[in-house]
Amino acid sequence: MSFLSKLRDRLTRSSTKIGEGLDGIVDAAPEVVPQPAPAPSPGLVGRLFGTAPAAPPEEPRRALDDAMLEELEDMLVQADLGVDTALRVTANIAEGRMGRRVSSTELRQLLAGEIARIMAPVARPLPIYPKKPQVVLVVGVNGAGKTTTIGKLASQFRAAGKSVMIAAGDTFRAAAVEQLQIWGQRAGVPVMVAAQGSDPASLAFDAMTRAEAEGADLLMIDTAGRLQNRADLMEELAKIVRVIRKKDPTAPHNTLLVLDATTGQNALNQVETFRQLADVSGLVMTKLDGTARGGVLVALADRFGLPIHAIGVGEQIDDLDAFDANDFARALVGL
Ligand SMILES: Nc1nc2c(ncn2[C@@H]2O[C@H](COP(=O)(O)OP(=O)(O)OP(=O)(O)O)[C@@H](O)[C@H]2O)c(=O)[nH]1
Repeated sequence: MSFLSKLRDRLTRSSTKIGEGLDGIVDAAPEVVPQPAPAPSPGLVGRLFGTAPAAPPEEPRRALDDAMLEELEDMLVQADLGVDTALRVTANIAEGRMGRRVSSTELRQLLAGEIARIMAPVARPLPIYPKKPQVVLVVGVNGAGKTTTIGKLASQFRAAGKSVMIAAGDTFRAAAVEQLQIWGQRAGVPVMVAAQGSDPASLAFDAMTRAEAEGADLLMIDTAGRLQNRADLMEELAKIVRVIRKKDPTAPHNTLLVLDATTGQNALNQVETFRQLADVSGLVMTKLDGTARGGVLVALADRFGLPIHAIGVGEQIDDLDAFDANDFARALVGL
């Protein structure tokens, strides 16, 4: 199954919410009466046998007015686009169209167009640099999908002919390390681990040394998502960065923040927080399959303008792919 088909299939919780919302808005119009399409003039077969096929009824329409725009705005807020983005999208849809009678399908198309416009500038694959090893630091709260994302990216880069190495920098959680080892085995990628509770910065340094010695193209470093407090987490991330810069002053070349779509608006707070902790260079959003809150990705794009490198729609290796603004926008509204 292509990623686009998967995206359409698995974004249904979000797209159903939006689609039903739009249908409800159009149907709510007092004057809406579905018009039967005019009877077609019977063709030869119809004339001979009296069975001309009936045309499908025309879609209900509603005149675009302030009340309708308000409903649209509310619906978009409910769909996790956030107030600011919902306002902007609604205003753009209204422009030059007030009073025009629109159908739910037309609204979907207009909405997809606006969403794609917001997201196109941030749809950028993970940049690959000639630098060896390119160091990718992966940050995010526990459970966001960091481990899984590293596994999926590692196996995709591996399949593309790159040599990849992983450092299991969440040394606090044995389960996270084990999970990375499983992904590493599946992807045929070495995973460097350290004793439980040992210093992740020292593991990162060792991993840099080995990646340099072996001429690896990419080194992906997992990090812990939760420490006692924010200052601890900041100190730990800063230390990892300091240490790898001893080996390469330009590293890390990417700092990926992994976000879980099911957290909805909370993802916005996570971006704020992690931008203070680390020099976040791009986002990956996971678990778009399990939630009706996929609209949050639009809010993220609109608010922060950070590149969205990839999105995840399931737990399998090929359930993560580069982010495409148009595909996402159309899938999100159910087109
Ligand atoms: N449905 C779905 N599940 C996902 C996706 N990405 C990750 N998961 C699942 O989410 C759970 C957490 O993912 P992890 O990769 O372990 O998350 P983490 O951020 O590394 O978290 P810790 O290992 O707890 O630090 C796992 O059960 C994954 O299989 C996705 O795109 N869709």
